Amino acid sequence: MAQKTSSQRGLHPASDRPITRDYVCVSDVSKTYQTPRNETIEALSHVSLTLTTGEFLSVVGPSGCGKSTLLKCIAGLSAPTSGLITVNGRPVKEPPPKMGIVFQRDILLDWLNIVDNVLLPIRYTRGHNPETARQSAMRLLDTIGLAGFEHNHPWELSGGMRQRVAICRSLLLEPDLLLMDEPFGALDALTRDELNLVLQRIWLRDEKSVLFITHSIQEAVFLSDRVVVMSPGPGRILEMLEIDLPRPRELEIRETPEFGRYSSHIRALLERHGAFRR
Ligand SMILES: Nc1ncnc2c1ncn2[C@@H]1O[C@H](COP(=O)(O)OP(=O)(O)OP(=O)(O)O)[C@@H](O)[C@H]1O
Repeated sequence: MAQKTSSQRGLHPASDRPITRDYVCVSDVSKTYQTPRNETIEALSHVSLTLTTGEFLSVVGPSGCGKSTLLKCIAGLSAPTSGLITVNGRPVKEPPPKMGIVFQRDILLDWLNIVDNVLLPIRYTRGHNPETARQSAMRLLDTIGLAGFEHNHPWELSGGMRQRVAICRSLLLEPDLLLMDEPFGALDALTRDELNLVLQRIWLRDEKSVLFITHSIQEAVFLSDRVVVMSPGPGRILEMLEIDLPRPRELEIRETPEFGRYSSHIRALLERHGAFRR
């Protein structure tokens, strides 16, 4: 782990592309919620991090440590109590342009077929040619392994297929930034593995900046250039770990000693900070 990493050489870890600049900057962000019963909940405490252009960054931490809160603040869906977030150099005051988002629940509309679910974003944004958008949607469905399902309805699809549709929808408007909040958390282990590979393939092809929230240490290490480890709430950053494993990664990489060392390091760190209460 001591050897010189890609980013220390000024190159993108996945493809040895030059690193350009930070796409997302979170500076000293804290967030406190006030509940209707007038309770104060401190969700985030002085969090600072950067997501470099084209980087895959995962955030891992125990339940309730503020991971979703952090993502919502970056997405412009919730305002920090203090601190500053910029996306592509601009302070976030509303959902930034060129952003896609995927949640744990796929949020597909049952009364629309699959291709129309993928096309939903163009109903709410201007300036898109419907025919070109439909062609993009069909191409995305094909890329993600759902060609032939475009006229089905969500209830006819498995959980993994539904989540693929949600990913296509998030990619329709060609975002530069993809925010993913536990997107595979509700899936069985085999489907999750498969979608990890799909996501890696899309990311390597499209060079998007990805912020990925997960409970799974293994998933975080497998997918990421860097892993942010958060403390139990109020969430603070315990460590930012660079994952210098070759790409593209096959699932078997999880059996290697290097992979095991990263996973054990993160688990031990979380354990030391009381993330696994017995
Ligand atoms: N809208 C809200 N109002 C009040 N408290 C909230 C609100 N949203 C989140 N919280 C609280 O903030 C803390 C952090 O929640 P958050 O959902 O960000 O954590 P998380 O790490 O994403 O959790 P999980 O992994 O279980 O999804 C929790 O204590 C939660 O109860």
